[in-house]
Amino acid sequence: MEHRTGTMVVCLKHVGITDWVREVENVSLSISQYGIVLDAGSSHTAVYIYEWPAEKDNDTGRVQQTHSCKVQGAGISSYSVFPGQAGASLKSCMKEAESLIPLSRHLETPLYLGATAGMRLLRMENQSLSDQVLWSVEEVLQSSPFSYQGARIITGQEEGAFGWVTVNYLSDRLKQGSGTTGALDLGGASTQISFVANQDVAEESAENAVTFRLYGNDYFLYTHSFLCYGKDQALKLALAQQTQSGDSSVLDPCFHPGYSVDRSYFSVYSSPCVMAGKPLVSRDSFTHVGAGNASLCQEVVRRIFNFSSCSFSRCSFNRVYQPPLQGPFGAFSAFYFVMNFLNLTSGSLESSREKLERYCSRPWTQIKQQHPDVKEKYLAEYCFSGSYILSLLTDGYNFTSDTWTDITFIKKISGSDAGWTLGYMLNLTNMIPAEAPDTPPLPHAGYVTLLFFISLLLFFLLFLCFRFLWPHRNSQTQMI
Ligand SMILES: O=P(O)(O)OP(=O)(O)OP(=O)(O)OC[C@H]1O[C@@H](n2cnc3c(O)ncnc32)[C@H](O)[C@@H]1O
Ligand SMILES: [Ca+2]
Repeated sequence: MEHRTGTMVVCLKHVGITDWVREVENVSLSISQYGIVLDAGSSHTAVYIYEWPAEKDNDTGRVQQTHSCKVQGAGISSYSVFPGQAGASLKSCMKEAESLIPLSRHLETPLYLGATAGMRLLRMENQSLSDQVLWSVEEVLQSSPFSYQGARIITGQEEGAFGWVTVNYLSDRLKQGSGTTGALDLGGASTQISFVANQDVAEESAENAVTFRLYGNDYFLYTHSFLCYGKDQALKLALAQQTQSGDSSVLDPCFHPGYSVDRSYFSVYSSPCVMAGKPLVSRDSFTHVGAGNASLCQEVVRRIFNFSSCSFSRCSFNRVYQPPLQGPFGAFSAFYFVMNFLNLTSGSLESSREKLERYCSRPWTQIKQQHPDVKEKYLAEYCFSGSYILSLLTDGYNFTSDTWTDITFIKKISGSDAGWTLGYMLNLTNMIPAEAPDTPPLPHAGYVTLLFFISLLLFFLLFLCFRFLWPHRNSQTQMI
């Protein structure tokens, strides 16, 4: 981010020719451009700053995430009670962005906010509240010095497709036109699967088809976003299944033995994802007791998916079309957080099941003692989350023991977070051209060097002219 300093160095230093050429190069490269995207997720909001060299914004892999800021507190959809306060929650991360991006670049830095499944659910429940939350964040973002481009609830299709663009852009696969990687994103309230499939997708289920033309290559993408199948909503679905009898306590195999917490029925049944009504009992809460059994947990989890019918040639679950999987896949967000914590990012499907079985059966007190620094909510839920991930990937998406190793659990690629935000910005700023850019015969540095030597040659020619004309005039004077 040090722009002007490059120029100063050129002026003050006594440099050799190659050093000089390098400095000129550095100056032109150090003029960066910036973009900001706010990911307003169901569980939290994150602000991402991207940076790229001003002159080379069309090159694959040139845009990089240089900073991220986690907004304090829960996601913007949680402000439905006081919608006006949603915007204020963003202020400190926005101030941080102001201090990190050079002042001279503020006005031309595009700023976007995209909200995902939490806001989709709030809009389903109460459109007016979701509008008020968006207005509140809009007000704060509009008053920032950046070039505000809008705050909106993005569609599940965009979330899936731009996650795919991000992963393939960062791994440099788009420009090379080589094989691509599928993208698996697990959030708090929804989950996305996207991969290149053949063109039949559009014929069989148009709503799952996205086409991109990037760098001269056509990509036919299958994408689907399952609202309510992020890990927080999936837990509510699983708890609703287990509390239907209305008993005062529930013995849950997805939580550790010794775990016991009172929960309100409201916390489970108030979600628009939970269709079943609260059991007809007078009590308001139940005791959630852990039993620690991963294979039984998988059975509980399996029941939140509907495999009963499929009107297409093949389905994943809930009557959603899914063509045959085509790997490899990058799995990020909660897929990574959970599998990384459980040490399940490598190894076979069978070994992952065995490890999870052992982990879930361990007493809750022992788990807490061993991980005093981990947030208790996350810690309590890793057994459920791991079981849910295994079930979603195998029962849901149809990964098998053979295809399990096609999945790589990732957080970042070359320093940038995997997620939909980078792909979203690249698309809105038209940074990935549809056609492959003409490759210049010389690289940028080549032109600078050429220019330098042409100037040198001109200077030399001028010098020669002077040299030969001057004595000639002198001799004429002498003759007179
Ligand atoms: O995409 P949506 O569904 O809107 O949700 P989100 O964007 O807020 O979701 P994230 O990927 O940020 O997080 C996914 C879930 O993982 C949880 N989570 C975040 N960090 C975690 C960690 O270190 N360990 C376990 N869970 C974590 C988080 O609370 C969510 O429930
Ligand atoms: Ca997300």
